[in-house]
Amino acid sequence: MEVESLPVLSKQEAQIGSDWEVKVNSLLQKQFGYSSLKKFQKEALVAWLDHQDCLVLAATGSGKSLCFQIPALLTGKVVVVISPLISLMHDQCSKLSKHGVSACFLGSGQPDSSVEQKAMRGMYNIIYVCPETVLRLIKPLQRLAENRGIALFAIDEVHCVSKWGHDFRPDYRRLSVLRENFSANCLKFLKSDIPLMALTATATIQVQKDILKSLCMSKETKIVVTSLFRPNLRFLVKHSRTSSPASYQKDFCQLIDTYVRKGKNGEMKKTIILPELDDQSDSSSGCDTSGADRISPIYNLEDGDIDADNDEITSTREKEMSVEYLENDVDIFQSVDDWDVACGEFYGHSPPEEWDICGSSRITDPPDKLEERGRIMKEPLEQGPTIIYVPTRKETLRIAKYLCGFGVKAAAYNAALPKSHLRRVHNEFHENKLEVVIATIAFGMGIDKLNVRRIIHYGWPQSVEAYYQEAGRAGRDGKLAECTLYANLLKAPTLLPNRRSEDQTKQAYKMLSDCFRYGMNTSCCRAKMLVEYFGEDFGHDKCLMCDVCVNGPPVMRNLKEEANILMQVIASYSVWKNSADGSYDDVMCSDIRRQKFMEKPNLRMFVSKIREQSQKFLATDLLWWRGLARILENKGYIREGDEKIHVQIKFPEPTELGLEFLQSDNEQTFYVYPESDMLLSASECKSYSSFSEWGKGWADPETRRQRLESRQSHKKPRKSRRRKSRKSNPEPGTVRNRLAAKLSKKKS
Ligand SMILES: Nc1ncnc2c1ncn2[C@@H]1O[C@H](COP(=O)(O)OP(=O)(O)OP(=O)(O)O)[C@@H](O)[C@H]1O
Repeated sequence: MEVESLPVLSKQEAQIGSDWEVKVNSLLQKQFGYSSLKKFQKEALVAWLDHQDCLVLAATGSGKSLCFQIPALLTGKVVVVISPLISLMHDQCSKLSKHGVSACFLGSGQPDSSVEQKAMRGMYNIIYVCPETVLRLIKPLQRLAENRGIALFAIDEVHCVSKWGHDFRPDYRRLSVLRENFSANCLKFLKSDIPLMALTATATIQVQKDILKSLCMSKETKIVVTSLFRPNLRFLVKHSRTSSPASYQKDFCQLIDTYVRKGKNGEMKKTIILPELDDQSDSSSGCDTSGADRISPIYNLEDGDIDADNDEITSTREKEMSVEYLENDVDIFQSVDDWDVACGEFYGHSPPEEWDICGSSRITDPPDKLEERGRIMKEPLEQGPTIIYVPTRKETLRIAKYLCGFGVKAAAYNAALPKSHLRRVHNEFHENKLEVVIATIAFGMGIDKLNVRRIIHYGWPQSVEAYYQEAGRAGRDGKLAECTLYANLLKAPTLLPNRRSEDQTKQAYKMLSDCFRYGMNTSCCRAKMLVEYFGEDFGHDKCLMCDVCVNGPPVMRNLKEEANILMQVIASYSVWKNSADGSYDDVMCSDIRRQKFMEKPNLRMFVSKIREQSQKFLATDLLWWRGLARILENKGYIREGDEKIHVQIKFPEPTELGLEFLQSDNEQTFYVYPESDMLLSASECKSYSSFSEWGKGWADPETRRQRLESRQSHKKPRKSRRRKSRKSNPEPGTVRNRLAAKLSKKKS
């Protein structure tokens, strides 16, 4: 079919003059019902009008999509948007059609579909396409550029380009072909290169540089940065073992209350007596299953899976850690075809004559004035929907079953579930038929649902980037929303299995370590920590809403004596290591067992040494000293002595600064805020749920003494554990080694 004979939209070589803003505002009001552009949207459009490449870094839910949608409407040319997931492309197309804009999406399947052919003839204003497909369509796109014209290539969720980011997709990296193939040099009919617009909400400085370089964006690329601060999000961190029904009972009772006991108007709907669940028991054993008939049918779709899962729940912890479990039970990232549809088209319905100005579909620029934030803080947290993120697929099913057992309308979402089920969960969530979705990272990017009130991370996320991206699904309507991280603060998190190069492994550990530090923090405003992680100057001291701001940091303690003794032990080892005669016997090597560690003693050994040396510290535990080591590391007094990166410092070495500290006057104080593991170590016998409570306990020397004494008397005798030298040959029996063997077998 000839291009001319197609019902393509008229090619308006729009005369975009100085009155472009007037035109855009009228388009905005007519098509979208918005009163004006946001500042960053305007900046991005100005760059595009100047034929400049542009990198847009703006908060989740701030309205980045409009930056690339407007050029299509303003020029009548096509905008090609590269996007990582079918679900995300589908949602955007569906929304655009309501605004009178025609759009289609092309996944990686069905290369000869009619939608693709129509797209290449210019029948849609906007083409959403996955990276794999755009690479295949270079020639047809060049023809499209010549006929109808391409206004812009937008690369959405562009952090996927970077190996240093949290969601690396190798095909995104190949998108540099766009610059090569759509430049004025290559296509003689072009007056200037077709601009690239790259957009993300989560890119550190390192990732930003990598994006510019790997996409071959021009040297004059305009970087549009807005604050990543989301003033209506309240961030909290709570300690939980997160692995057992007993934790569910403790952690989810309030959530169950929200949906089941209190109706929309706050009246009690039914009284639920939470069953006493044994820590080791099967999660199904104690559930009130009387609500089973109210379980969303969507969940029952997975009957087979659930039964299979029940069997698995009873399996031992050891079995859970098998290689198969590790490889098959996590979603590293969602493949582009996350739904059971490969492509789709949406024709624009005419937008309503009058937009409902008070409608729920409008958000405003985030308030940065203190009074406005004060107003949000005082708002009650509305019922709204919740997303619970968990690390493993099994946990999505387990927690969904648990919540459904209490009558909550909950469903699981993970990449191993049938794609038809995923599409249904997605749709029902958007239609407010589901109250809670329990998901792996597969349910993340592009969930643009305005009224999500709670994001719960149940287990450590793999990075601060992933955490902030997922937390950003909350409160897109600007109203108060809560983002709670439940994590086991007693244990450093581990990397989920994935194939990584050596460099990527290092980077992955670094990101995990940063995330761990976020959880351990007790003194810095959480929102400040999060936005500063991305290189932004927060500009405020506090968000006034997170748990640290509300509860206040714990009481500062003078840990000069403790810091001194730890630094001394570390430094004496270092002196011995660097000395020629190797006489270190007064420090560490008093028996044969220890000699095994002489090559490189770790923090654990240093702590044992301190306990042996000093009666005063006999009752202290490694957890507490780990916290202190982290503080010393943050201050630059010690550094990791291993070539590998560890989530928590493992083989500490003193720095110059640390040695100076050791020489400092003993009278000098060393006041610090205890980190959460230190507080937790001091309150292990009592269950605390917030840092403020731990803080109170720790601050009082008498309470601390009592706790330590009681800890001593409750302490079970240590099981003698045989430790293997790090240098010893890999033993195939360990999970790590079996996994390594399996991965290397697959590679070869
Ligand atoms: N100028 C504007 N005025 C009012 N509302 C707007 C404006 N621009 C966008 N919005 C609204 O903001 C919401 C979020 O938009 P969008 O999905 O583009 O966010 P995003 O920045 O891409 O988020 P994410 O990074 O999380 O995907 C949408 O519901 C959109 O309608």
